[in-house]
Amino acid sequence: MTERQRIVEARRLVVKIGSALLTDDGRGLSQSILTQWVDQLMVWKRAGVEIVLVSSGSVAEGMSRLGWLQRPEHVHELQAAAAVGQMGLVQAWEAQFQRYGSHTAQILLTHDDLSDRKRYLNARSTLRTLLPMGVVPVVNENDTVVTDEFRFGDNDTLGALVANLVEADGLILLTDQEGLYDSDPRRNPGAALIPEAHASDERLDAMVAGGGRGALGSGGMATKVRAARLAARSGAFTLIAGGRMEAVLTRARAGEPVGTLLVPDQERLDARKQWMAGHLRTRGRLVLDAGAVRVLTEGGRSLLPVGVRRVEGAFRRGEMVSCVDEQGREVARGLVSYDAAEARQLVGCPSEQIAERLGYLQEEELIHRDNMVLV
Ligand SMILES: Nc1ncnc2c1ncn2[C@@H]1O[C@H](COP(=O)(O)OP(=O)(O)O)[C@@H](O)[C@H]1O
Ligand SMILES: N[C@@H](CCC(=O)OP(=O)(O)O)C(=O)O
Repeated sequence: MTERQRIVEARRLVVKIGSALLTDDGRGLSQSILTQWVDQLMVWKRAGVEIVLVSSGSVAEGMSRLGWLQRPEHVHELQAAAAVGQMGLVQAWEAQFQRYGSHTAQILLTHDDLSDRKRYLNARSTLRTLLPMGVVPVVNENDTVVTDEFRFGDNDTLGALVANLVEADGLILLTDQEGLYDSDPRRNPGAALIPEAHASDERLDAMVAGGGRGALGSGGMATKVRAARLAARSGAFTLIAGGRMEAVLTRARAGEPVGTLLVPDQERLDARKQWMAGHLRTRGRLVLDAGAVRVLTEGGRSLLPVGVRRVEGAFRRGEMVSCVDEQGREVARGLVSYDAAEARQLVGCPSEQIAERLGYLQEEELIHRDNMVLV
């Protein structure tokens, strides 16, 4: 099977459309452009493909509706613009899908929603209930309630986490360039398009490093490559393609080599481990000695207190912490069995002495391997 066949055969897709595309470079929602996408998406839908849309553009559309020419700097103004613009987005999508008698559903998510296990499971079951009903969920970040510190910030990441959530076959990122180039084409007119790569290929990092982004977009290509790696954790491919290219979705579905296809090449993680890997926020760090790093990365074993040299941060039992080597490189993350104060007491402690040191024994492992994911 050629890699492009993945797109032809996909049964469930997450399609993310960037701000510049949706709002006609900030001039406002372009009904004619939306019409073209919905026409193409409906062909897929009628062929039995389930679709989740991740629609950016609430800030850009809100600015256009409010007559603001400059993107505001203050968070509360951005939030206000997003709240105004989101009305436009949902109206426009619903009206477009209504032409075909299909419904849409608004899903606004925050990072906190996906890092809290219960809320994550609720979001997952809502989406999984909507899809077989033929409804098209339209997802965006819930800008009203997010703080700067804990936001996805870019919808590429949100798209990837949604692809994990619904176990999509693929993530399609539609943007203002025709795909990923070997350097930023805005700055380097001689840049060449990469037709296909493994999502994990480290050479991609250099191609997007220092690259810019559009005036309306938030992530540039770096967040798209990162999103492809996140999506790969649930086995999903990522296609980065030009939303201005005529019939781009139809052509991709026909197996034509449009855009950049980033294929997963790692083992698919089970759903719970994907949830862990998708956490953008950790509560603390455990600094490991070289032996502990080796047994974790090579042996897939649990983390015992004896291999921990230092504990940083304030966390409670059950929260997500990052495991780093002595140079500060993250090797794993996982749900910790002890809170930070207890973990500090256990630094370097052999498992058989835990009860003696703490006065009780909760678990022998500081992080059990079932609660850990390598990064
Ligand atoms: N290697 C690269 N290949 C293609 N585009 C790149 C690259 N590096 C940076 N970019 C920039 O990323 C921009 C797209 O990102 P962004 O503006 O965030 O779009 P979106 O709103 O679609 O998410 C392009 O317009 C381009 O200038
Ligand atoms: N929630 C914001 C997301 C902005 C965003 O990620 O934009 P983009 O980089 O164009 O996908 C909005 O809708 O404006």
